Amino acid sequence: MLKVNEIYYSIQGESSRAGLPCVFVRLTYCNLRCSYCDTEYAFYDGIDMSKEEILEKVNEYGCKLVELTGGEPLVQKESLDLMKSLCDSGYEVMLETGGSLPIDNVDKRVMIIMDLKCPSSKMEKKNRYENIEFLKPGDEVKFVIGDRNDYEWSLNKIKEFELDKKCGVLFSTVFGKLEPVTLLNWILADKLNVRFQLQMHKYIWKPETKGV
Ligand SMILES: C[S@@+](CC[C@H](N)C(=O)[O-])C[C@H]1O[C@@H](n2cnc3c(N)ncnc32)[C@H](O)[C@@H]1O
Ligand SMILES: Nc1nc2[nH]cc(C(=O)O)c2c(=O)[nH]1
Ligand code: SF4
Ligand SMILES: [Mg+2]
Repeated sequence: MLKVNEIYYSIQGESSRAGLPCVFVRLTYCNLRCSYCDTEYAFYDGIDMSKEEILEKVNEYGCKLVELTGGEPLVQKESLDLMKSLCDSGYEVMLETGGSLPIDNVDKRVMIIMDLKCPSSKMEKKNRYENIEFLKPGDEVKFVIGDRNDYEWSLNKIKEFELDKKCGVLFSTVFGKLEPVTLLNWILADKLNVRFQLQMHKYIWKPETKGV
């Protein structure tokens, strides 16, 4: 059984797949407490569902792209088997993870989007840098940037781990904290080869809307 906070169909608002229709499976619980977290409602609330029930619900939407998110989806060990089954059923599976828990057992067919938590999240110490060696070329490492210090920290991590040679690199703002244009100007000034991204759904719906 897995504790599931919500399952819904919307557009992918983040990552290089932004704009594509996608089914979201949001699992309950998180081992982190990021200063800016927009999904605190998934820390405890949810209903128990079997893997089969989740697969059936996902199937109802008739959409081949599925994202596992949370909370932190890797807190529940059964998420590994769920991802495998989704891949076996022919879905293109994305995993959104905070980067504090091991990813080496995630099915290799899954596209992993892994945050490296910046200093202003207050969760920097939780980053599991051993994960980096398991990132594949199609995966993405993501920095959610709240201020100039976060930005410079992110540049250092890219250099230190040669992240841009290993996988995609995403730079996003902490919504409501750093102006998108400010981050964008820094990226352009430094001629960075990173993908700037915003949480598209927060500009389409009211930012606090759930289930989108
Ligand atoms: C809610 S988390 C769930 C998955 C996982 N716990 C993680 O942190 O990656 C999904 C994504 O939303 C980002 N996020 C959460 N709150 C945000 C905010 N206020 N502004 C921008 N991105 C935010 C996280 O950094 C993460 O990349
Ligand atoms: N539309 C939409 N796209 C998303 N991509 C990643 C999300 C997440 O919360 O992990 C998310 C989300 O909450 N909504
Ligand atoms: S790891 Fe993800 S879900 Fe957990 S507190 Fe941070 S942003 Fe929120
Ligand atoms: Mg979200």
